[in-house]
Amino acid sequence: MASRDYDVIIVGAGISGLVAARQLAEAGRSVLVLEKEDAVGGRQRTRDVDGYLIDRGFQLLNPSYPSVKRFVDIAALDLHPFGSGALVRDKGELHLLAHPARHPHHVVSTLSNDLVTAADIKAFSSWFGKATASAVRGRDESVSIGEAWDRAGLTGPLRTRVLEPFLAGVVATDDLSTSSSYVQFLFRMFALGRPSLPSRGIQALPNQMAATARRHGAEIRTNITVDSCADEGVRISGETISADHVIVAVGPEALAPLTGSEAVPTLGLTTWWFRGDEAPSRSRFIALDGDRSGPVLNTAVVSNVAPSYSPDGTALIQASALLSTGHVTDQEAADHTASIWGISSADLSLLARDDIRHSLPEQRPGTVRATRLSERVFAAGDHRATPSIEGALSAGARAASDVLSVR
Ligand SMILES: Cc1cc2nc3c(=O)[nH]c(=O)nc-3n(C[C@H](O)[C@H](O)[C@H](O)COP(=O)(O)OP(=O)(O)OC[C@H]3O[C@@H](n4cnc5c(N)ncnc54)[C@H](O)[C@@H]3O)c2cc1C
Repeated sequence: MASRDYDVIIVGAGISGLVAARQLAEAGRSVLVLEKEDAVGGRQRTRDVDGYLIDRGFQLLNPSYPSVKRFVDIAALDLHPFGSGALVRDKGELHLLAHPARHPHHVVSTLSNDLVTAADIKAFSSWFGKATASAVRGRDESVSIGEAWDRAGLTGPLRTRVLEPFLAGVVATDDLSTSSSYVQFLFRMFALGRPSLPSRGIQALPNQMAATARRHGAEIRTNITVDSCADEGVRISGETISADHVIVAVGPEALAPLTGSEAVPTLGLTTWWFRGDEAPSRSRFIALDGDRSGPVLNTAVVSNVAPSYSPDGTALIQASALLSTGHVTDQEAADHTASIWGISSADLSLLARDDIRHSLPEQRPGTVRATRLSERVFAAGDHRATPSIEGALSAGARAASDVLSVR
């Protein structure tokens, strides 16, 4: 093979590309990472707005994800965990449904409301047990979560007023089309670990991964847009940088234009960040609207969980909605957020709003997307695994090991 500029070029410095860079550099390969934005992170960016830490969309890191345990220095992120469970507004009142083992003092309140029925608990356990058994056998049962819950007889308020609004915020769709196996994996992770925020914002994760990759010898260049990728390398403004292998670790919407591969359908989310002089609640739990009386799916007083997100002890309150809801005005979002917390929207002032059209790739049952695109071009990114931090990291690590195993 003729001498090339690099052993491996990685396009995209989100966490998927960064974990691949680290693995390959650690194995002694010369690695160049090219990123079109002005900093690493991709979908995981954090900015300062009036001293508040504003993540680009509401994103939580679950420290129990296997790839997080493997590739991330979790202690260095100084994680602040949310409560395990949720507050649910139901017929005008807020009820707390908490994980009984983690929050034993909330067991009575968790069981003494109309949201948790014996029939629903039995049906939920039946679905979860079956799904766990099939996952252990390594099978994707290839049904949607809607169908799986129907089959299990999970039809009551636990599903319609708690699980459905909760899940919609996690998978960015409320049509229940997501793979049951993937949802089971998510719930297993929620049972094992507590979704958390790093004290310096979600971008602390890619920042840490970039520092680790650089320490192992990877070169990372920002503000460079790659125009196309092929077996001989990447093209940028008419020039080719050559490499033995290319890993395309771009987001789901960017892969097809760069490589000519099949387009990946994506789902969008909107997040609003409000400031309040006082917190509407001292709770560290996420709040859902079981009544589904407006566009907001979930809201949390983020500064109760991670006080470092606020500069001065005032409250930072997040609210998220599906982009597919159609255009939601800031006032509608504020009104609905305030009604979930039982306060006036006059107490909320808008700091920031992010409409993120390509938040997550769709994850329908049986989804398998190719990871080797041609002889020397491999794909990484969450869309090659699952729409999550776990998926992005595992896809990046897999692309690196695929490259290392090529003779
Ligand atoms: C609103 C929102 C909420 C989320 N919530 C959670 C959550 O709670 N928990 C969870 O686990 N996950 C969550 N996620 C998902 C998680 O953020 C992603 O799965 C993960 O960040 C994807 O990483 P990636 O490296 O695969 O892709 P990306 O982060 O998209 O990185 C791709 C990179 O490629 C770059 N790029 C694209 N085209 C080019 C080009 N031509 N040249 C050079 N560079 C290019 C991009 O600029 C980008 O930096 C959420 C995502 C969003 C948006």
